[in-house]
Amino acid sequence: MKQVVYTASPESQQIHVWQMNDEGGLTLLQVTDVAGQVQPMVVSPKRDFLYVGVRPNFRVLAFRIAADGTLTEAGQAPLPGSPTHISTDHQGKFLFCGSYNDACVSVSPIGEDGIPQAPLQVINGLEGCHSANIDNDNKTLYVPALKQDRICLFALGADGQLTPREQAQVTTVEGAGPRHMQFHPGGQYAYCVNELDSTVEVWALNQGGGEAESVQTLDMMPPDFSGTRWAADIHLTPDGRFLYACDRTSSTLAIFSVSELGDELTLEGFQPTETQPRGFNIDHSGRYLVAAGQKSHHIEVYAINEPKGLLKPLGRYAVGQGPMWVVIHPLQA
Ligand SMILES: O=C1O[C@H](COP(=O)(O)O)[C@@H](O)[C@H](O)[C@H]1O
Repeated sequence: MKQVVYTASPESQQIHVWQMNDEGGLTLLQVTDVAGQVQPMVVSPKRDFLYVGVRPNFRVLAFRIAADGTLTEAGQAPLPGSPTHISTDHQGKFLFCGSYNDACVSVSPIGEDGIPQAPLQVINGLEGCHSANIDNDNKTLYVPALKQDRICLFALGADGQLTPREQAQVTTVEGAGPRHMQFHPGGQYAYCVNELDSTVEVWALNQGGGEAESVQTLDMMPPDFSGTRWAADIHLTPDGRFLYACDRTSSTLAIFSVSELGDELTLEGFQPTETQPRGFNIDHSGRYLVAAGQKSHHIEVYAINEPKGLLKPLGRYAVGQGPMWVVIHPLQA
């Protein structure tokens, strides 16, 4: 499988485009200079655009993805706040943006041409809004508000309007700070990394009804750790068997195996990684993990090994300054 890795480096205002070979090796294809600090990124469901949030002039940029994975800027649209996280619904009709500093989530329509437009809805009052996560059946948007220790549940309408679900929110323990989420392929469970107490929480979902219930919370720190906990990102292998979460103070990746149903995690080990890993991702074959060091200005590729999902370092590469977001895109065969 041919794949391309995109890394966003806001301090040098660059997106690096890397070709990934079958053995997990990377070759630099392109460095795109961007007018602004590039942060969250997501590939459209049709895999023809990379959407990138920039600041201080809050906008989403749309880059057309060529057959070899290289990028050409094709359009842009305003955003209502500093983009902390962007995502789309599974049909590629709407783009969601969560803003931590501006405490809001927004919905922007995506035109037939693939270019996002101005927001059609902005929901305020979400203190520390850190991400917007659509469930597998494209019906419920889960929005963690980190500073309020809650995850808000919104129904997504056909017109893109968000309406609070009957169960409008679920809460974590005080001071947990819910941040980023992943959904099990079966759709019955989601996993949330809590930034402030560095835990991973398993949520049982009632997909049709848009409800959630906490069923397991696991510490993700090495037992001898005594510093300030500062978790960031979370990702699941495509087959749902292994889950990873990173902590920035300790610069570690915690490794979990996932039960077949998705309801139970087992901590398998820890992998020391690049300094201050704020973003990482997993390739589409589920064989490689790529982590970015916000303070090392490098990315590192790991092989995901059976039977426990432990990681083996394969190679590290210099990128731009302050890399903090990683997206992996499979090229058409
Ligand atoms: O990782 C973090 O994210 C928030 C928001 O980040 P921003 O890039 O959208 O400004 C940040 O303020 C918080 O301190 C940090 O832990």
